[in-house]
Amino acid sequence: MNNNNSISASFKTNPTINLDHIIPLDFKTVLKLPKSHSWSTTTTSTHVEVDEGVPVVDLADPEALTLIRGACEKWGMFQVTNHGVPIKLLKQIEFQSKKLFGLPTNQKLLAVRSPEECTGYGLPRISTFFSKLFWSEGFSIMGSPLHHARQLWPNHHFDFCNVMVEYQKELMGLTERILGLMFTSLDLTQEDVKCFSESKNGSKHPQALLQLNSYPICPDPTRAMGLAPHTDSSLLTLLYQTNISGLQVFRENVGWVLVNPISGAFVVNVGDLMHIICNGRFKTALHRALVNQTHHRISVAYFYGPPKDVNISPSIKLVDRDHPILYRPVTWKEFLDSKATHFNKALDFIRFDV
Ligand SMILES: C=C1C[C@]23C[C@H]1CC[C@H]2[C@@]12CCC[C@@](C)(C(=O)O1)[C@H]2[C@@H]3C(=O)O
Ligand SMILES: O=C(O)CCC(=O)C(=O)O
Ligand SMILES: [Fe+2]
Repeated sequence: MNNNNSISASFKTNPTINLDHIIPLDFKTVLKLPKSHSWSTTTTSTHVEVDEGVPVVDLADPEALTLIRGACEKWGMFQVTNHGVPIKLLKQIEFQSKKLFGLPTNQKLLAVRSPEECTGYGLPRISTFFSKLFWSEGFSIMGSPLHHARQLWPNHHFDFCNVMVEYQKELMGLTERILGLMFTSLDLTQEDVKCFSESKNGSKHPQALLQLNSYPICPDPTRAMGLAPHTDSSLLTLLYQTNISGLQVFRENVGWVLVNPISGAFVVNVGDLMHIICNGRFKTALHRALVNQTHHRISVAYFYGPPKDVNISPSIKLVDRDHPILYRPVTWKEFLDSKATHFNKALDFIRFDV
């Protein structure tokens, strides 16, 4: 399903050549961290303690707009509570994810992602940029996961599929609501933000990817990397990180800051495309995930992006003498292609010299 979209098109253009960067380790069978997964301790060195962490925004708070704007300018990240997504659905997605990652490795490999496809079981795509491998495994979904789910459970995939579809529906609604708040906080209207007003007719649908992440218990967390530092290539990402910590966000002149798990909350990441639309006003959050020795950690990331062929560019309302235009227009497909080549430097390649 859904082959005609920016995300799958970008995987077709940029297939993963080396299968070592798709097929995860059989984590359960290793007692010692292998050399292939052993990072230098300077790259995995732990977080700093800070007085004030990532802001938490109660969506029912009358001050929500101001808090969101402040958080996006300072951190490129905040957490939301009172968001209306039923706790039951969060518990269900956690349960289904654990069920999937708890399968024996040879069975999970029945649903492995093909080199030129974006969905299925395997290592996250950014793995190709690193010589050391991640201590994690993922499962990527767009819309219905039926094709891969029936390979895992020929007769018992219904609950899994229903939860995944229901979750994406809920998260699309919440993401659009939060995007609206973020734009309003900058005095931008629907008309000011083209990618929004064009999105509801015909083929002009927003596109999204659901990523289930699993970080198995690790024999030596001080040398392991769950997911290396990156910014998300989305407009916005909503992350449910369950109750086990591991997510960290980077602050200039401060260092890596732990994002405290809050029961039932979502972490909202400003993605690269949002940073472009805001002409740099909102930061794109540089973040990573570390692992631990006692708990298997699950997280669920929902990456939301614009419809196919929509050009993303800085809103002219945010361009003036003091704020020269920073980026040239790009479609999501062009940007994902650029990320597949230039990774964390992709924004520099569309930036005007100022
Ligand atoms: C819609 C997206 C978002 C992508 C690219 C494209 C499809 C695959 C996504 C992820 C999912 C896992 C983390 C990440 C960092 C990765 O390696 O693959 C994400 C990446 C990005 O945010 O760049
Ligand atoms: O597991 C986490 O907390 C982070 C996941 C993440 O950054 C991603 O999937 O892009
Ligand atoms: Fe991320």
